[in-house]
Amino acid sequence: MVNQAPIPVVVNGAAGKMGREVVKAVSQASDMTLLGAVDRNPEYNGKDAGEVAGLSEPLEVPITDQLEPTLALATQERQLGVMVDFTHPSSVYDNIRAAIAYGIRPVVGTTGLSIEQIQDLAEFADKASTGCLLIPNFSIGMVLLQEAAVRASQYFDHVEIIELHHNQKADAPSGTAIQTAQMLAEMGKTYNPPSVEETEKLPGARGSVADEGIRIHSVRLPGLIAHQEVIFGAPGQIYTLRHDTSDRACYMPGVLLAIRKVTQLKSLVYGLEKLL
Ligand SMILES: NC(=O)C1=CN([C@@H]2O[C@H](COP(=O)(O)OP(=O)(O)OC[C@H]3O[C@@H](n4cnc5c(N)ncnc54)[C@H](OP(=O)(O)O)[C@@H]3O)[C@@H](O)[C@H]2O)C=CC1
Ligand SMILES: O=C(O)C1=N[C@H](C(=O)O)C[C@H](O)C1
Repeated sequence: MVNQAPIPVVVNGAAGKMGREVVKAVSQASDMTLLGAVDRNPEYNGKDAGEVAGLSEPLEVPITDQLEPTLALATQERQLGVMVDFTHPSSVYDNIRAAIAYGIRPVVGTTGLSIEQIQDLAEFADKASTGCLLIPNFSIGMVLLQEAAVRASQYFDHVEIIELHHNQKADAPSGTAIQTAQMLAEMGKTYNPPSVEETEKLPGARGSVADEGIRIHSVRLPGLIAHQEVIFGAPGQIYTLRHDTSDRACYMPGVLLAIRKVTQLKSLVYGLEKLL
């Protein structure tokens, strides 16, 4: 049997809340090797990625703020590499383009990409025949919630989404809420037909209106991690679906699955549910 070389992985945003978890998970996966760790935060420049992630032993991978040289390094490996990105909505588009240009497959958790940017990235990945995964939520619980919501939408015409996150989150609504609304909108109906003429006494009181009349409300508070409710209403009944995260480790099985799967793809795929 031929020994498969471990998948070389570059973690971008390695010093962040998610990046640290990914550094731990990748370094503990026997079929992966942490090849590079990138983060723009100057506080961590030159520090060992493993120590920053809280591992007891150093990984001998210093954090650098130079993405492109790190991607170039990954191209020199026996097996082509993967870049996992948990950075910021303002930089994720350029990071993905850079990775694809180097032939490195992006696995992206960073949210905040516009529909136009996603379409453009899909074309770019297609032309380069490079796998690219955009995953708004890596937790299995959220995939199950979304499945249940799609099923419920066959029977309910009224639905609102509430997403609740820690107050360090840069984008609103969350990528997960946007994806959930898209899935419900794809069911081919318009939700929330008005029953009275409404006046918002304070702008935004009724939340934002996503596709097909679905409303999304965003809550930001210290003490929260990531939570989402999808609430369906009909005369005489309320059906509530809720997902809560209490530890970012919940995303890691999904991240590792995505790293393995992206090496077999030649185009862009959006959503963890497509990998299961
Ligand atoms: N798909 C999913 O399942 C999940 C997605 N997310 C998403 O992941 C993203 C990151 O979240 P989180 O880890 O909580 O955020 P953090 O702010 O904790 O971490 C982001 C890290 O990336 C760094 N960074 C920002 N921009 C760049 C850049 N251009 N190049 C290199 N490093 C950069 C930040 O540095 P600095 O501190 O200097 O800004 C920080 O160290 C968010 O978009 C969030 O919504 C989060 C959880 C789950
Ligand atoms: O910023 C976060 O924390 C999260 N972001 C993702 C999103 O915007 O949906 C996924 C999860 O909700 C955590």
